[in-house]
Amino acid sequence: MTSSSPITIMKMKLNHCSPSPPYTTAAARRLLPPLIGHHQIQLRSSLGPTLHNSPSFSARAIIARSASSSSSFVITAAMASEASVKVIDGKKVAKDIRDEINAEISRMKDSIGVVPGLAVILVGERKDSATYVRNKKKACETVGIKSYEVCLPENSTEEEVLKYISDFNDDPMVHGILVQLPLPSHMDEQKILNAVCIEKDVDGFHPLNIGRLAMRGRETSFVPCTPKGCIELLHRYNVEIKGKRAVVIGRSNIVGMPAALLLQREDATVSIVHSRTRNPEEITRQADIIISAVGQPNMVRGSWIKPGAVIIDVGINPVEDATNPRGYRLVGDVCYEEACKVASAITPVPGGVGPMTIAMLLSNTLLSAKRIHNFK
Ligand SMILES: NC(=O)C1=CN([C@@H]2O[C@H](COP(=O)(O)OP(=O)(O)OC[C@H]3O[C@@H](n4cnc5c(N)ncnc54)[C@H](OP(=O)(O)O)[C@@H]3O)[C@@H](O)[C@H]2O)C=CC1
Ligand SMILES: Nc1nc(=O)c2c([nH]1)NC[C@@H]1CN(c3ccc(C(=O)N[C@@H](CCC(=O)O)C(=O)O)cc3)C=[N+]21
Repeated sequence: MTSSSPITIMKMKLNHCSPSPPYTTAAARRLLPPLIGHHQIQLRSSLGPTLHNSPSFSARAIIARSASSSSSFVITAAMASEASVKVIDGKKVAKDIRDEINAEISRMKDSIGVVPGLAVILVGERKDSATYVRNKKKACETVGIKSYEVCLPENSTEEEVLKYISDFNDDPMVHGILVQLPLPSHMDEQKILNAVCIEKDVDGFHPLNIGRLAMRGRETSFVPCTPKGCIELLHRYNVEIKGKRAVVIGRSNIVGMPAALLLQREDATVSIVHSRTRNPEEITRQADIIISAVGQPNMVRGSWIKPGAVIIDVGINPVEDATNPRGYRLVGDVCYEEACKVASAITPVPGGVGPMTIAMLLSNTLLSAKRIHNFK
């Protein structure tokens, strides 16, 4: 988790990524109409042999050359087009999920009279954290989850936070507890996250819940919301994960590491790129699926992407923008303009993974209430 606020990390003035490598535009110009229907994404480059052998596809196949290697990938024309890139609409999917949750909550309320409750603990005055908490509260209201909020000053003690957690652990109206991160630096994050009882750990940050995720044959308890949202997007857009090469950039406890575990559970072959990785570009270029959770604006350039890859951009990076009333705008870790010319599908920032994180939090809270009350 980055510890600085969006305002303080606005060092870079980036209006767009710098010019893309020539191979992308050249390939993109000679394009045929899209082959991919709504919510239907095929990973392109891995389709090579199939496309060669298939008469219906061969006429539409073109060869695109990777930027820095001489190996060529067979891709469909549609797949190399900026116009044909599928924008994975996290905002829309999150809305659909909220509607589903809303219906389930009404069913539960009508049948056993239980309303799920989510407690959120916010310590300190970070603007971005306050915004996230406000958004979570709003989202709870839209689906019928009762939210309980505690806002503590920056100089609160660990004991005060632990006392609130303990009270929420014992409160039968509360089914989920979330401690907004990052916590002030004088607090022991591990100690605080460990205090949330695992039955109410809707963030999925308790070591026991992470442990279950990591072990084969174990059922998961609560899956961390952001990685769960990434996988849900891949599922809802029919992206095949099994047998594919995936690269996760970033290995944080809350995003990168659990995202890699989840992809592996889905039978992808997973590589993890982090700040000490040599040749991140080369490794990333092998991936059919890229999940990037780094916190570096526009780090992943077009040349890092295998033609046809599917990109899930978790990064949320504020960059200075005088034309925006807020003075800044949000961009991802992936250079969107370049990526659109190479990838088959991509999540935008904003409007991609962010809304899904909140939807998954609501989903985990409903799941918790159902488990606690044994409601099927
Ligand atoms: N959309 C959403 O819902 C959410 C978005 N986010 C966003 O996702 C991003 C990542 O968040 P989070 O995981 O909490 O961040 P962290 O700072 O905890 O982790 C960043 C990870 O990126 C790696 N990294 C840093 N620099 C590089 C580099 N140059 N090359 C390769 N890897 C690098 C780090 O490596 P190392 O381990 O070696 O230090 C680390 O593993 C942020 O932009 C954050 O705002 C976060 C949560 C939810
Ligand atoms: N205990 C804990 N759990 C978290 O899940 C958690 C956390 N702490 N600390 C901070 C990060 C970050 N995070 C986001 C959630 C939603 C958006 C989101 O909805 N973003 C909008 C944009 C919002 C805007 O415009 O400001 C979007 O991407 O479309 C972003 C980031 C959850 N986190």
